[in-house]
Amino acid sequence: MPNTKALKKTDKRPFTVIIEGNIGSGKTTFLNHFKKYDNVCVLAEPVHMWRNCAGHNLLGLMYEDTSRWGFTFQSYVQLTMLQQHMFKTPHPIKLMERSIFSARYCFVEKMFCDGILPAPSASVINEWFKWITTKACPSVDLIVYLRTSPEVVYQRMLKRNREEEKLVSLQYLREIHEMHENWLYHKTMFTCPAPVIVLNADLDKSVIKEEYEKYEPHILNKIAIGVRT
Ligand SMILES: Nc1ncnc2c1ncn2[C@@H]1O[C@H](COP(=O)(O)OP(=O)(O)OP(=O)(O)O)[C@@H](O)[C@H]1O
Ligand SMILES: Nc1nc(=O)c2ncn([C@H]3C[C@H](O)[C@@H](CO)O3)c2[nH]1
Repeated sequence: MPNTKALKKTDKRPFTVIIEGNIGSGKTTFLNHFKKYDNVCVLAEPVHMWRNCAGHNLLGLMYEDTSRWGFTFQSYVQLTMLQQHMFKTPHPIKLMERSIFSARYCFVEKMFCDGILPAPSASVINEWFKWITTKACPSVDLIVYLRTSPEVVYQRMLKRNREEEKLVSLQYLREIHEMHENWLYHKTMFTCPAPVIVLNADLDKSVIKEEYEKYEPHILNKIAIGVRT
């Protein structure tokens, strides 16, 4: 007879929160705020994997020539985000920087709409996405949308000065912003896999801690959505 007690323990999925937002919106900074809680598993975006896939910098290749490398990059993003979604943790709370959903609904969708990702390539990514999200991907419980202005994140991105992002324009950030707005704020495109909390992430570092703390009870699963503390 299997030890059902152990099975029950491992079967319990953590309360899973995905942190979404434009480039430079402060997702990493937000996640760092929650590292002080020892019952929280924090998963940063696997950028290091995208920069070194068997020695290839897929992130750099994608920005240099999106038509040539867009499909390759998005395929790997989808795999690495699936790995993050399936990552098992004993902690009751799991915070993830971005998700398989924003990869598909914001970035892949934009590449396809811009005619950069050909329809056959977009279809293959989408077939994987549909199978993964119905058969393999554990569900998420809450989305935190770090809502920013493109002009604000553009300055932050320049200041952070990531090599591969030297080719990223303010116009691109405006378009990626609109993809996030349509998905998470206006909710006119695609479905949201969980309730959305919107934070004003334009606030400067010196004061944004209060904005984080306003929603800590929701993010730490101490209070249900729709209840303001
Ligand atoms: N509220 C803020 N006020 C001012 N600067 C900020 C704020 N939040 C983050 N920054 C700065 O902006 C840059 C980007 O922040 P961060 O890396 O947290 O964003 P991100 O959303 O994780 O970015 P990416 O999606 O590109 O990984 C960093 O240099 C960070 O110090
Ligand atoms: N094209 C594309 N598709 C994605 O799914 C995706 N996810 C993140 N990024 C880019 C944004 C930052 O430069 C950098 C770190 O977030 O990686 C992506 N770019």
